[in-house]
Amino acid sequence: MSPDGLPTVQLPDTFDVLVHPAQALSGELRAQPSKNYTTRYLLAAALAEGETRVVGIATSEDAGAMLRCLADWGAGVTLVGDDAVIRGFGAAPSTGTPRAGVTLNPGNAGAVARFLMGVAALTTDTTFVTDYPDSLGKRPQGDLLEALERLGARVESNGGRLPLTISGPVQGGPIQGGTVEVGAEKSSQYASALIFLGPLLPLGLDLRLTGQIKSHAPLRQTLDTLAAFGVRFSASEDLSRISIPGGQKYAAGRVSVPGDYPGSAAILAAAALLPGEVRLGNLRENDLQGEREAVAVLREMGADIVREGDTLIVRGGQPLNAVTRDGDGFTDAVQALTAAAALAVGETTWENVSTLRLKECDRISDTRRELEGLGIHATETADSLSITGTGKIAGGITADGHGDHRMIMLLTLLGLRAEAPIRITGAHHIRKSYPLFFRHLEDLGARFEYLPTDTH
Ligand SMILES: O=C(O)C1=C[C@@H](OP(=O)(O)O)[C@@H](O)[C@H](O)C1
Ligand SMILES: C=C(OP(=O)(O)O)C(=O)O
Repeated sequence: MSPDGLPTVQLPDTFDVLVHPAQALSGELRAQPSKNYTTRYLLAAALAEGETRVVGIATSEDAGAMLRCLADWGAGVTLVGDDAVIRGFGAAPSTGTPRAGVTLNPGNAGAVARFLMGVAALTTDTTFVTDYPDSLGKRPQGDLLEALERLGARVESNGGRLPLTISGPVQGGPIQGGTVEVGAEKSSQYASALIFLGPLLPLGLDLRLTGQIKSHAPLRQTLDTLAAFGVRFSASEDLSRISIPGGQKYAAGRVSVPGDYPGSAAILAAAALLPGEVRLGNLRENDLQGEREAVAVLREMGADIVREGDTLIVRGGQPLNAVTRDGDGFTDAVQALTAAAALAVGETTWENVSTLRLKECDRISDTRRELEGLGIHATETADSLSITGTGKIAGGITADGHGDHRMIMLLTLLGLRAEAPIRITGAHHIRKSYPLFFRHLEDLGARFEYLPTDTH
C-alpha cells in the first residue's frame, strides 16, 4: 500500500527506470528483512530435524532462490504470511538428506549457490545450473570445489564455474570430514558453505582458512546461525581456524530475521544526500552485519544520523567530505557509499575491496566506468576504488545497471541528485536483494518512471 492507503501499482517483470531529480526525502520506513540472515536461517532450518518457523523472511529473489532449491531437494516449504515454515530433510517423510540426482537453479544468488554446494557433499549427483551465465556463471567456485574434493567428494565443473555436479558418497562411502583447507581470499562464502556442512559429518570439520581472509562479517553471521540452531563450534579470533565437532544436529525451532543493513545503507545514503528527515526502523544496534558500519562512515563524512532504539534518523542535506576506509568490512554497502562519495568534497578511497570484482558485475571497473559516464572522476587499482566528489551531476543520460542490484542502487542515488533525469537499464534486477527499493524511495517523495527495457 502507498502511504495514502491506495494499493500500489505492480512493477512490470522487466524494466528500465527513469530517475527524476528529487528536492527532498522525508518520511518513515521499516527496513526490509535481511537477505543474508534469511538465506542462512532457511538453510539451517532445512538441515534440522523437525519444523522450524523462520519469522519475517526477505521477499527478494535470492530468498526465493533458497526456498525453491530447498523444496526441490525435498525439504517442506510452507509460506504463512511473512514467515516460512520449513520441514527439514531429517524429518519424516523425508529421507534425512537432500534427494539424489536433483538439479538446483539458484538464480543469480552467489551465497545461496555456494552454501548449497557445501551441503551437496551429503548427496549423490546434485547439479547446479544458473540462468545468469554472464553473472553467477562467471563467478569462481574453484576454492570451494577443491576443498570438497580434498574431503573426498567428486566434482565435475565447467573450469571451476557453473554448471557443476557434486557427489559426496563415492566408492569409499560417505565423506567423513576432518581437517581441510579452504581459500578465503576471493569470498567468505566458500568457508560458510563448509561451516554449514561440518556438523553433519561424522568427524566434523577442522577448517583452515587460507590467504588473506575477506568478508569476516558474513562468516560471523554463519557462526551466529549455527549457534541459533544449537550447533557447537570454536573459532580463532581471526577466523583462520574454525572447528566444528561432527555428528551434531541442527535443532528445529523458531528464529526471527533482523532488518537488512546492506539495502538500508542505500536508503541512509539517499537520505544523507537530500534535505529532509528520514526515519528508518527495524535496524538493531547490536548486529553482526558488517554494513552496519555504513552509519559510521556516513557520519564521518558529515551526515547527521542519530539512533533511537532500532530506528535511525537522518537529517539530510549536510555537506559531505571524502574519507579513506578499508571497505572489506562493509562490502555490500560500498556501492551505496560511493554515491555519497561522488557528491562529497575531496577524494574518497575504498581500500581492500578486491572481492568487489567478483560480485554480480565487476564493482570496481564497471562502477568507475558508470561514474565517468556521469562526469564523476574515479580511478582504480587492483583492490581499490577512488572517487573525486563533484558539486554537480548533469544527468540526462542512460546508465548501465549491469544486472547488478547494488549498481542500480548507486545509480538511482546519483539520479536523485542530478540536474536532469537518469535512465538505468535493467532496473528490475533490483529484486535480487531489495524488491521494494523504488517503492520505499517513492514513499519518501522520490519519483520514478518504469519503462520497457531491452535488458534481461
Ligand atoms: O555470506 C553471505 O551471505 C554474503 C557474503 C558476501 O560475499 P563475499 O564473502 O563473497 O564477500 C556478500 O557480498 C554477499 O552479499 C553475501
Ligand atoms: C554480492 C551479493 O550477493 P551474492 O554474493 O550472494 O550473490 C550482494 O548481495 O551484493
